[in-house]
Amino acid sequence: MAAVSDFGRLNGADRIPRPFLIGVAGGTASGKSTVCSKITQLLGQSEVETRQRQVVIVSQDSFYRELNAEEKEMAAAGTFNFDHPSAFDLQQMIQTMTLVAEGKTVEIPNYDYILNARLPSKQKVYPADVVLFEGILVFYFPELRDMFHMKLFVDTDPDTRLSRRVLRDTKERGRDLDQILNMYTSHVKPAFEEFCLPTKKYADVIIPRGADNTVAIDLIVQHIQELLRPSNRDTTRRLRHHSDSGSFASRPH
Ligand SMILES: Nc1ncnc2c1ncn2[C@@H]1O[C@H](COP(=O)(O)OP(=O)(O)O)[C@@H](O)[C@H]1O
Ligand SMILES: O=c1ccn([C@@H]2O[C@H](COP(=O)(O)O)[C@@H](O)[C@H]2O)c(=O)[nH]1
Repeated sequence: MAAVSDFGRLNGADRIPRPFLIGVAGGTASGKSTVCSKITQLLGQSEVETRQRQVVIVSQDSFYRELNAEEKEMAAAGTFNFDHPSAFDLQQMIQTMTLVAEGKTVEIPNYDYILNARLPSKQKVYPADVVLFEGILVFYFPELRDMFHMKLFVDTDPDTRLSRRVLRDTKERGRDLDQILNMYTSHVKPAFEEFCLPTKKYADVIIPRGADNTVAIDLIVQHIQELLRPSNRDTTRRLRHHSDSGSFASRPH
């Protein structure tokens, strides 16, 4: 596993004014959140107090839009399509991520999968050096996709994903087996094939087997550490500038 190296020195005046944005896409239960947590942990950030974190994770699920009464009934019955791009509040997602990219503090909704709705409480995301934005459709919307300096696609076998989704959704998301399987065959799988899988081509790095792939995760962590090392700051700024103008894609080398 990668050593933490001098990543921890990035703070105060040394902090990069605009964060390095990493998009993490992949099918449901592919391990996107787990991969992000591992990256954060390897960068020595899991024990750091929220406000001081140099690496933060934002979930696209926070931007599921509010549903109308009819849609709420469908969601409760397990027939609403949460895997279609129209299930997200694109405008809010872009506005918020634009502010994050500018290094601003933002408030994002807390989403509840049991209520299929946002909670009244919000979570604050403080400026950080690295922001990981994970979700099934983070590469689908061009305005969002173009914001990322690095794009990762977590590629896990569909049978493994379905079995993990069954276990997770029965335990954590208040669903029964019938509903999970019906939702999967009617919406989740077709939408994955139509909207998520075709975005794999935009990835700079594809991570087969998700969080089990310690070699890939280790290489990604080393790449981030290298880009953010104080001695490489000028190069990183230049790369980010080119990336902003669309001429640079961060690839492992
Ligand atoms: N490598 C793994 N081995 C076993 N279980 C895993 C692994 N990666 C993820 N999981 C489990 O699978 C479920 C989905 O993982 P998660 O990271 O939340 O996926 P995603 O964010 O892509 O939906 C979670 O319950 C998680 O603990
Ligand atoms: O209220 C909801 C909202 C979404 N879902 C499902 O969640 C996944 C996306 O989250 P992952 O963590 O990437 O699995 C998506 O496939 C939706 O079907 C839900 O079940 N309920």
